[in-house]
Amino acid sequence: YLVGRKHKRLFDRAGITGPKAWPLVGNAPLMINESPKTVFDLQWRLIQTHGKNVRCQILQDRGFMTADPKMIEAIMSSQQTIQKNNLYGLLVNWLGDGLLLSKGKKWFRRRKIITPAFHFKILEQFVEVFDQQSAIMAKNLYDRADGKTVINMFPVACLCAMDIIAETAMGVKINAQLQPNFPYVQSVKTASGMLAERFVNPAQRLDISMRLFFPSAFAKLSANIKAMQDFTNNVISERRDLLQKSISDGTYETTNASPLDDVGQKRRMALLDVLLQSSIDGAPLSNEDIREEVDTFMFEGHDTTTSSIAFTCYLLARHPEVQARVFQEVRDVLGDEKDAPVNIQLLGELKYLECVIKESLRLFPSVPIIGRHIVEDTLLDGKLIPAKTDVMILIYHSQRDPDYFPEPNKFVPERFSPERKGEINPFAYTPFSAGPRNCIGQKFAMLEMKSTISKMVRHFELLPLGEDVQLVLNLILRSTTGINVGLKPRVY
Ligand code: HEM
Repeated sequence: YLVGRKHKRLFDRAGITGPKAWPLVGNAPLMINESPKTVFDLQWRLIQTHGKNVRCQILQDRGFMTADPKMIEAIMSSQQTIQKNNLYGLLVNWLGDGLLLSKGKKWFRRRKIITPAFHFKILEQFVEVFDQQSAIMAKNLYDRADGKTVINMFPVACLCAMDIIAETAMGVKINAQLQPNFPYVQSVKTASGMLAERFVNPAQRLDISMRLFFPSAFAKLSANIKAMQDFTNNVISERRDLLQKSISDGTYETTNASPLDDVGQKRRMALLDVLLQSSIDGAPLSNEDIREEVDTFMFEGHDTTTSSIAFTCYLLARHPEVQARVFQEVRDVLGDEKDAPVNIQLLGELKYLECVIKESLRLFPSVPIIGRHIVEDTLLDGKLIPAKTDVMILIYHSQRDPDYFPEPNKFVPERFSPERKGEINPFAYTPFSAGPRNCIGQKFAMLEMKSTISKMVRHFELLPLGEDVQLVLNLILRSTTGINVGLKPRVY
């Protein structure tokens, strides 16, 4: 009660208002007729009525939502507000205390040692994986590329993204695109789907309620999480043994070198190899420490890029003039041979494609909402925010705010052209978050997206077939109607 009074007093003073809260349940009744499909509209209505900061309370969780770039800047830039809120709790069973979920000193130390894993030199060698896996994606699509068949790009991009992240994070090929029934692939798909469901279903949100009311679903989820963790643990043990062997037989090379593998080719460093060679205060990371991080990469690094690749293909299909310009750039930079390999420098030259991907992430941010928990009284954008406040940062809404983006619902890649640099407020546009807790994989993601999308455009003309998207807020942004295109092989 006292916490509630303090919140009310400080929020009133800060001018942050919201819909009427009921005793005990707060604003929960507001959600009764809502669903993950309508929640974006509800948030728009609340913003229109109460402004860009909206007070809200679900049961005893008190806080506010913000789509205000000034507030977003204050939260994302501060070291004091980097703790995640309890919505992320449902990922703990899988990801443990990995980078996405950890807090305080642990997060800080982990972030410091994981950052070099995303160094240019490491990313450079991943481009080959991006290229090879997107070639498989394109090849698999030919039998449906008749100009008439509707293709939902989400599952297609998902298998490709899974292949990419498994090979780069763990150094193993799981062949998701060639054998989608491989048990590990099935477990990742099942667990990601079930976690997305838990996110939108309050009755499944807490372990205890899911165990009680959905015992078989809980058992299924737990079994799939265990299967994924066993797989990751085995890979880690094998790679650690290899590392130890190379140290004892004198063939050990450091992170930046590329030792030769059994067949005399340069062996690619996986993200986990970098972690195996890292230490905190002289002590190496344990297998469990590494497992948490590798599983975090597997989770954060496949659904997000899947969503973005699929939405970008969808937008290109529906904007032929933009697609023509992308195709021209791709031909100019990569040439006319569809399967000629790409590299990091060539991808860097695809400037217009980069604008297209950025604009696609503005309209369809893979992570539409992120959460923080404010632990102690904190001054943010001149407002004293009380301790124990949950914040939801409405990335989707701030990126469609007409005050910051004229004609906000229009797909205009030129907004991001180098000539217009400086026109976009960096805290109105945060698809990768910003500040100390931003996405560590954003350069990785951009290279992956450029590889896969350029490959699609080199092989196919994308056509506006199938139903339009119907957005739904899941763990990531998805569409209930699919993310549809048609394809026609390119002749040139
Ligand atoms: C289009 C692709 C991607 C998007 C839009 C995206 C977006 C984001 C966002 C918004 C966050 C902040 C989450 C939060 O504060 O709760 C985040 C964090 C993170 N992302 Fe990404 N991400 C993408 C791809 C990737 C990839 C490919 C990887 C790894 C290979 C990755 C690894 C991570 C990790 C480890 C964090 C946690 C960082 C920390 O808390 O220090 N992401 N990402």
